[in-house]
Amino acid sequence: MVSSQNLPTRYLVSAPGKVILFGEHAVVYGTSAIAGSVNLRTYLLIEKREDGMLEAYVPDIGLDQPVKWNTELFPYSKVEDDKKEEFNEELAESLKSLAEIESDKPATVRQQQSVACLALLYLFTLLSSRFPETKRGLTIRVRSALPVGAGLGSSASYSVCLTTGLLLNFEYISLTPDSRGAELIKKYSFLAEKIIHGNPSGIDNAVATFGGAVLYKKGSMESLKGYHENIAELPFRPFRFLLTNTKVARDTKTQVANVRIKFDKYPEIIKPILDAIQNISDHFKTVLINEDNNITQDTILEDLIDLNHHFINSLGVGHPALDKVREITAQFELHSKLTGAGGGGCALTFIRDGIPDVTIETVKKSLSLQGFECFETLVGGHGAGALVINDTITAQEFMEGGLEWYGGMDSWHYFV
Ligand SMILES: Nc1ncnc2c1ncn2[C@@H]1O[C@H](COP(=O)(O)OP(=O)(O)OP(=O)(O)O)[C@@H](O)[C@H]1O
Ligand SMILES: C[C@@](O)(CCO)CC(=O)[O-]
Ligand SMILES: [Mg+2]
Repeated sequence: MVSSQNLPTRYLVSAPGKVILFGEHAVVYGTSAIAGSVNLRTYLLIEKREDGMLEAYVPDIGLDQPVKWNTELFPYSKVEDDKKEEFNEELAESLKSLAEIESDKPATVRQQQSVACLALLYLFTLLSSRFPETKRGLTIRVRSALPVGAGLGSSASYSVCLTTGLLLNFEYISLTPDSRGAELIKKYSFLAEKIIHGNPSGIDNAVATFGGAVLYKKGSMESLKGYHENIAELPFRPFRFLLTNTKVARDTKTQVANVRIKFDKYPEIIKPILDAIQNISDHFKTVLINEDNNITQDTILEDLIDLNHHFINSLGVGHPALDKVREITAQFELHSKLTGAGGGGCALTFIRDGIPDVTIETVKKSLSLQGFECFETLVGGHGAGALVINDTITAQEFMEGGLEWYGGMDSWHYFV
């Protein structure tokens, strides 16, 4: 038996998904949005290998078999050491053919898989370029509890896991308490989000890295705190939300691009809508800080949810399935809005204080009769975390072990 001391370090990494309360899409144009982490996470196991190959297991996007690359083939000469934190279009372009997945799956599925592989290859080449060939071999395994492409930041959660795992493996960061780690994870995971989204605002990967609840504006982020291990850290109290996955597939890149077309065509009409959405985020923050009556806060939150939903619908990112969620929840005097990129995906329903559990159960039943999937969520938990795992868990156990189990392990190091 090999002693764990002789084994290279293996890291288990994890990052949450996110929910946007207010300001999706508008945030791409520089306005503020409010978002928080959700208690559904992605997990990544990263281990070194000696044959110089990079192997990835990513079953949650329908890749039944692992994908494997010879790391000698990557274009390290395209990496510019002093510009690593900027997006390198040429590097991404030159990795595209290597990332291409060929299978008999539909083209849209292969596209999603290829883009996930491209994000991995991009970060890998960028972060391993200064290491000798013999040190580059790696196996990564990814499992996620997040629905993919449903507005809950699965891409950001995946990007943050990849980034954290690679930064740890190539020793850019360590599991010691310092704020540099989180900043680096946020910066590099943004590059992976650029590959997946095209033009991300950065809100999703910021939340997946930092956790909690935030007021985010391109280039700046203000913590509204959150609560960890159920201990409330005001002002962001533990609001309850119901998330409904309409299961209508869409991808964020297309939704963001469609809003851009509208904006370019009718700037004088769209701009005031974006300004109004900015005011919603600002108003929420003011109420959160200044209004200590929970009932008043809840009523205003409901108004803002309705307003935000209608504004965002007018940008063309609604869907009849999302309207259905609003219609059903309204029968119980609950307020819902689309969350994330829209066009399908998830709706967010606010459960104000005092709503009886039996009502929530009835709402859930009505929604599931439509073929939707509902789950309650806590908003504002931990961001990216990691731990050294050595021989305490086998790769097979990781792939099959049940996702809650990872969440239950102690000694996680969080970067914030
Ligand atoms: N578990 C995962 N493993 C590998 N790749 C993933 C995983 N989850 C998401 N991805 C990548 O992210 C893509 C989905 O990203 P997309 O931004 O369209 O949706 P989302 O992040 O779930 O929603 P939103 O951005 O609106 O919050 C997938 O097609 C895939 O490329
Ligand atoms: C639609 C959008 O605002 C949120 C996606 O979760 C896009 C972005 O901010 O990158
Ligand atoms: Mg995304």
